[in-house]
Amino acid sequence: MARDVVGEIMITQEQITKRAEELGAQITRDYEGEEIVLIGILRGAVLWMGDIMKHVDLDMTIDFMAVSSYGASTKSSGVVKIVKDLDSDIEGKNVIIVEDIVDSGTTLNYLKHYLENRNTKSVRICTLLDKPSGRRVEIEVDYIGFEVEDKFIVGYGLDFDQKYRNLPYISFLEE
Ligand SMILES: O=P(O)(O)OC[C@H]1O[C@H](OP(=O)(O)OP(=O)(O)O)[C@H](O)[C@@H]1O
Ligand code: HPA
Repeated sequence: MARDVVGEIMITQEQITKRAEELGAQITRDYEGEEIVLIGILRGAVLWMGDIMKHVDLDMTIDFMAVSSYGASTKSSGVVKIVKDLDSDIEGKNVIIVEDIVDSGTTLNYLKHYLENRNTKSVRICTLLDKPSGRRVEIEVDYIGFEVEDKFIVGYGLDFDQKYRNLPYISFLEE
């Protein structure tokens, strides 16, 4: 089997840090006087969640879900599996889902409905990356770090077959 080859750096750690500051400040303004729950989606959002939460100056709590639909492939299986559900009760709460990437939109579409069905006050989405060229399901994304082109992205939490999550920048797999 050919070795995976990681391309050049597309987005640096410094750019991500700066963008997290901007979006954290925007979230702080948008929810002034309200409480929020940030829900990080494991495993991909682990670094981005840490960046965003540092810059939200509100009464807030955090929780995590783990979902999976890609396995060892660069194509979504189309079936979203909940691997770990929430530990806390989110009824009546303002929820922000924190994700690493919106690609086909399947995962976020599923998760947004899933969380709205728990009688939340509001559900919004904050993603590090948006890949509009991959979209198969329409989904409104409220806070976007960066838009990326039609490549399979790795690094800063994003994996291929569970590898490359530790790269401290955003890159892509060469075809
Ligand atoms: O818009 P979509 O096409 O649904 O793709 C986005 C989802 O795919 C990845 O998750 P994955 O299933 O690979 O799990 P992971 O977070 O553990 O890497 C990513 O973290 C998003 O959750
Ligand atoms: O481009 C991607 N890279 C890693 N994981 C992903 N999950 C959906 N799209 C991607």
